[in-house]
Amino acid sequence: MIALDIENVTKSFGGVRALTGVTLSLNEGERLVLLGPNGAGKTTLFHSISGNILASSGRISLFGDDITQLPPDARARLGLARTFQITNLFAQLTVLENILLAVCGAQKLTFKFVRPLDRYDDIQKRARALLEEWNLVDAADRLVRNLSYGEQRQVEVVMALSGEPRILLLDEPTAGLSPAETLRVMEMVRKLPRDMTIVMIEHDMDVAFEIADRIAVMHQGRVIAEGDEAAIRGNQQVSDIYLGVE
Ligand SMILES: Nc1ncnc2c1ncn2[C@@H]1O[C@H](COP(=O)(O)OP(=O)(O)OP(=O)(O)O)[C@@H](O)[C@H]1O
Repeated sequence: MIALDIENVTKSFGGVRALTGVTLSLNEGERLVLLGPNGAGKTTLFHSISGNILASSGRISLFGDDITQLPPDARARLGLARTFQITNLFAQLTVLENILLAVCGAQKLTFKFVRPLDRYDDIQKRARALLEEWNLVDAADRLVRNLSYGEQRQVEVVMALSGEPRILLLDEPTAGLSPAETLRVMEMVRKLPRDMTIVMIEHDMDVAFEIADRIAVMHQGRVIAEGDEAAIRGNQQVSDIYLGVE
């Protein structure tokens, strides 16, 4: 089944053309990595898929439903979750509290703020199960602002997983991380269920080639190459604009 179908998508910001005729399609369970230099349009494409911005033209469908004009929450209900390039956590709350809020959001619960969160048994159970599954139990009571940047990225991924998404968009999950932290985040990505469709923006070629079933390279708002590691490494245009000519 086709999980995500992007057809001829264009996005302009005033006079700036950020995306031009982008066409990409992913089967369910496929892992696609988006590569490309700064300003290539990767984040704009992510925003267009998640609904944070609307495409100027073209069509995007998710598991067969046309989502081109839908707001982000409607896309989330169809099984889409994402992380952001800039960490998007509640720094003054603990890891557990952040996860609890994500689980509440995923279950569309309207909880009363006057009722302590620890009274919501199901949510507590789900949040603690997530912490256990992703080896974050020891960090449960730490304030997010006191975590390392790498740990924060891990918490973000777990929050995105709280609604059991069918498709997950990861916006540069390893950006700014140390080599050891990068390995931990990559380990998480590798552990994700194999039937979960993943689209990931990544700058590190080694990480990209290790995770991806397929790679798409963007440049100046267009997809200029698509294929497996050999196809991308052997592509002259990619070498010229992105890898540097040897
Ligand atoms: N809100 C905006 N308003 C105007 N121009 C924008 C806006 N968002 C992005 N752009 C422009 O669109 C183009 C693509 O930007 P985008 O952030 O999608 O690239 P990117 O590949 O994600 O780059 P990076 O790797 O640096 O994050 C750039 O020229 C950028 O300046």
